[in-house]
Amino acid sequence: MQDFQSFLAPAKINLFLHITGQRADGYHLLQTVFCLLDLYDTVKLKPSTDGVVKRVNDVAGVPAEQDLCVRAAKLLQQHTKCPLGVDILVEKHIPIGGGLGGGSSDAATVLIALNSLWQLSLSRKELMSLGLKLGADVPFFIFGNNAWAEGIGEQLTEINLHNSYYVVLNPNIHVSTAQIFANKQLTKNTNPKTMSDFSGTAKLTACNLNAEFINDLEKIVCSEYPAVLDCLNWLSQFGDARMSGSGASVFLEVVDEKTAVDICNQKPKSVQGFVAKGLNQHPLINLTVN
Ligand SMILES: C[C@@](CO)(OP(=O)(O)O)[C@H](O)COP(=O)(O)OP(=O)(O)OC[C@H]1O[C@@H](n2ccc(N)nc2=O)[C@H](O)[C@@H]1O
Ligand SMILES: Nc1ncnc2c1ncn2[C@@H]1O[C@H](COP(=O)(O)OP(=O)(O)O)[C@@H](O)[C@H]1O
Repeated sequence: MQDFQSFLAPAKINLFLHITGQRADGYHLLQTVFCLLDLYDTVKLKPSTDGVVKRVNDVAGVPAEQDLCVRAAKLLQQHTKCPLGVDILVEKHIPIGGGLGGGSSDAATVLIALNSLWQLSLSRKELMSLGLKLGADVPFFIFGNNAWAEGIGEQLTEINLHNSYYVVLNPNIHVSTAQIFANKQLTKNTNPKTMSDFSGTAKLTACNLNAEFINDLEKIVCSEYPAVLDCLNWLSQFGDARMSGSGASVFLEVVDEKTAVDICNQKPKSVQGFVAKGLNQHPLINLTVN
């Protein structure tokens, strides 16, 4: 049998996040723009003939049976009745629980890569609907392009973004998405907008953000996690800083790498920080077909 093959799983940020309602099953309706970043986890896969899905390394804070990589491989195996197994090795670089979609992206990468390695020939659409069973963010990472998203994040339209740089800070804490969505103070009635409302400003400037499109979860996360507020306040001295997803990461968009590095070099020592560039496309986009 062949050796391990490596596949990239990129991070994302949410350029804004509006909560516009709630479904009968409790899931929240939202509008967001997902932007892929050149910060990656690496997922290494080695197909096996014994039918066993096995993670072969330890990932701090993520037991193997709860790992979205393992759950994605098992789901694909059940769905297709594939008799093959796989050894999985995950190298984490995306902060866990950071609102950067690391777990969802790992799962998407496993679905895309195993579809190819196990020669299953599922379409991108089929992989996206399987992915949705694992998490609301997973279909986006299979979609392949930056996207305007609606529904619970699964209704996706390609959006063109400037190739900006981002300073991303994470106060080394893990925010639970479920806990933030369950907060009674959360407003769920932001008026729905259109993609062209959002893109209007971006077309006129070199910036991807729009002042009227904010993150509705930001206030709640900042009140429950003062460390996120501190990060946001620190980064705001340089411009329009935002929180990504349900936190804990915050980001600032800048036009060039030097400015981003200069700001990042000044960050408080207690927080994790990095500079990332926005990607146009997912690195595995050519492994899936419509
Ligand atoms: C908020 C967002 C924005 O991109 O991202 P993150 O900050 O988590 O990365 C996503 O919508 C998160 O997607 P994902 O992380 O896949 O969430 P899931 O595992 O599906 O959901 C975790 C829990 O959050 C709540 N949830 C999630 C999504 C949604 N639209 N409404 C919800 O109410 C549900 O209670 C659910 O059980
Ligand atoms: N491969 C994985 N990488 C990161 N987190 C994972 C993974 N598998 C399962 N999880 C779980 O998913 C949750 C959310 O993690 P993550 O996707 O990193 O954050 P977020 O949803 O905030 O973007 C964590 O509680 C973590 O335990």
